[in-house]
This record gives sequence, structure tokens and C-alpha cells, in this order.
Amino acid sequence: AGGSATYAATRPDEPTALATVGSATVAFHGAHQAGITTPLQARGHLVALDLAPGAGRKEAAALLRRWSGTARRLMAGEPVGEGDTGIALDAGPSALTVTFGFGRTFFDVTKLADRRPSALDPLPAFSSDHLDARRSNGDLWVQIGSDDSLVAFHALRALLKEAGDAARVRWQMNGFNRSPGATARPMTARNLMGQVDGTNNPKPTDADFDRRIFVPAKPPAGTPGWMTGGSYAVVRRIRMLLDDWDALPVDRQELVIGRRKSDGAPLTGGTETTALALDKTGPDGKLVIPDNAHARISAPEQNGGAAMLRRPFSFHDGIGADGTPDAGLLFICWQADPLRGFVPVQRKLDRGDALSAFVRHESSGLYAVPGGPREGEYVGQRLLES
Ligand SMILES: C=CC1=C(C)c2cc3[nH]c(cc4nc(cc5[nH]c(cc1n2)c(C)c5CCC(=O)O)C(CCC(=O)O)=C4C)c(C)c3C=C
Ligand SMILES: [Fe+2]
Repeated sequence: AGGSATYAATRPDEPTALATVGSATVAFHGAHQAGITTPLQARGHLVALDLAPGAGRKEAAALLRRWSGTARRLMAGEPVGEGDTGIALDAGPSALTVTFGFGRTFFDVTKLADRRPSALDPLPAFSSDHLDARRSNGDLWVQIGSDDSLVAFHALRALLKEAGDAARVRWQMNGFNRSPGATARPMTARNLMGQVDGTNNPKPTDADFDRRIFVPAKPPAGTPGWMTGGSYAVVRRIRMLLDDWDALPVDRQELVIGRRKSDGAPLTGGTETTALALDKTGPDGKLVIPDNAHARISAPEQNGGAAMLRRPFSFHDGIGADGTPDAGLLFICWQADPLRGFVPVQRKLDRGDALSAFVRHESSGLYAVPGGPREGEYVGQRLLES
């Protein structure tokens, strides 16, 4: 079973990844685009592009048509066709998803301002923002996720080549999550602070899930019909001040969030999925989950029911100029309306979240992500051709 020359590179006695991770396929067509309710993938690329000078609606439509064809093929595990780089040869689709969105400026460049959803109005400024405009926003946004790094990179290369002369990369961010099968049983992900992160996300089985995350068939005023089945993505590059965080004793880290680090259970007791007992006080008469605990402040019941689906990737881009890790969370949240999801919660966090001392929001984007394409349709066709 392999000589010493191959031993380090492969483990021929173990089940092949293709039989497990590699074979997972996510549908390209459907009511919603893939990559929103898809379970977190191990690897992610986020890219924003601006249409090239001189490119308008026609070029944008042609690009979305090309991109959709390629995304459909790649997600089915097929090669791109002529000129395929071969990067993903031998691998299955590995749960590849490609998700496309439109930023506010897209509608000016393509002269479609009358079809721009009001939900794309710029996000308010937050006092804790340290935003870099060059790494924020953009006309187009592409999210690529896969459980295999080469499959994800292959898709990225193919899509960026296809942008050709029509669009240029504005910024790119690369992220990761745990690999499937790395834990003995499926578990909620951990972030780079070591916290169990994602516990209280809305679940597709919740009665009000679709209403909170997706634009309904009869969209509200200010939302054009082409957004039916779509969602809005808020994307924030949030740097974690990991050296400061790691210097904090675990019991103090737990007070910052309001949950136990080991298993994500509320400080008020129970297991990971037990509800937070927000009114519970300790023997000293103080709230067990402090006033400024992140989980308290962000809870929907503290924000008029505001809810979002958080689907992040971690990032690590080496060591920053200040000598500390340039690492953190590519925070991506999905909602039917950012003014009822991200904005009220972030406003509240901005005023008094204990986590604020350990994080820094460095870039921001808001994108309208149209519904999933029907068979034979490309993503965004209902916007670009009706
Ligand atoms: C504006 C929205 C939010 C930002 C920005 C945000 C950043 C952020 N969060 C963590 C870690 C955790 N967050 C947790 C819960 C949680 N966070 C938000 C919103 C934002 N977080 C919400 C809506 C919730 C759910 C609250 C609830 O319903 O109880 C948790 C607890 C576990 C969980 O439910 O996921 C952790 C841990 C970090 C590290 C971070 C920025 C880097
Ligand atoms: Fe959070």
C-alpha cells in the first residue's frame, strides 16, 4: 500500500474523501441561491468586483449568464469545458456553492436605479467602525464555498477568468471553517476565539424562517419583484484582537459572551441549546449573564425580534503591521431586510457589547442576492432582462 515516497502525501488504506466529502452536491437551481442555508463549508472565497469602465447592463447580463453556466457545471462536478485549469481534476464537487449578489453601485452603472431595492440604502455608520473603503462594497459580489480547498480555488479561477474585460476585482477575502468529519459527531462551529458560534441561529425548520431570511412572493413596498426568493447579505471583515482575548482568563471570556466556552451552554445552566435565562441573578444579586454580554445584547427578544442567519468563515491573513495576527471573522449574515436584521442588532452592540473591546470591523458590504435561478435561467435574469 504505497512506498515510503507516497506515504507522506496519501493514506491509501483509509476511505477516500470522494466517497464522503467529495461526493456532496448542492443544487444550483431552486427557489433560493445555494450558499445561504447550505451547511458551513470548510473553505470560502469572497470576491467583490466592479464593472469595468464602459461596461453596462448588456455586459453585466452576459457576464451573469456566463457565470451561471459555469457555476451550474462546477456545482454538478463537471469540468468548465475548454481551457479548464485542471485544478479540481480527480475531486468531486465537495459541496461547492457559488452565490451571486449585487451591490448598490451596480444599479447606477447599469442605469437600473429604478429597480434598486430600498434595502440597499447604505448601512448607517457605527461608532466602532474602522472601515477601509477599498475593501468594502463593490458592484458585484461572489461567494464561493466548498469542503475542498482546491475545488474552491478552481471555481474562483474559472469565474475570475470569465469576468474578462467586463469586471475587475475590487477586493478578495479568503476564509475557512472546520472540515467535515473533524469532530466525532456533527457540532456547531467554533470561531478563532474558541467559542461555539452559531448555536442560536434561526433554523430552516422554524415556522418563521423563510419570512425572516427570504424576500416573499409579494414583496413589501420598496422591494422590486425580481428580489422574490432573494435575501440580503451583510458582509463584515471583523478582525479579532486575539492576543488581548487570549490573555483574558476563561471565566472572564465567558462573561463577555454569556455562554460557557467549553460547550456553548448559557452561564445560567443547561446544555448548548438551553434558552438563556436572562433575568436570573446569582447569590450576589447580580445578573448571571451580564448586561453587556454579547449573547444577551444580540438576542432577538432584546431587539424587537430582529433576526438574521449568520453564516461566517474565519480568516487568517498572517501577521498584521502591529505584530498581532491579522485574523478574525468574515461575518456574513442573511436576512429578508437588513433594517430588521443586522442594523438594529449592530446598533445595540455598538452601544455596549463587551465583545467590542476585542474586535474591530474593518470592512463592510451590503448585497442584494436574487432568488435561485429556474432551469434554463441565469442568476439575476429577472432583473437584467425584464
Ligand atoms: C450585528 C450582528 C452580529 C455581529 C457583528 C456579531 C459578531 C460576533 N459574534 C461573535 C460570537 C458569538 N455571537 C453569538 C451570538 C449571536 N451573535 C449575533 C449577532 C452578531 N454577532 C446574534 C444575533 C447572536 C445570537 C443571539 C441569540 O439569539 O441568542 C455567540 C453565541 C452563540 C450563538 O448563538 O451563536 C457567539 C459566541 C463574534 C466572535 C463576533 C465578531 C467577531
Ligand atoms: Fe455574535
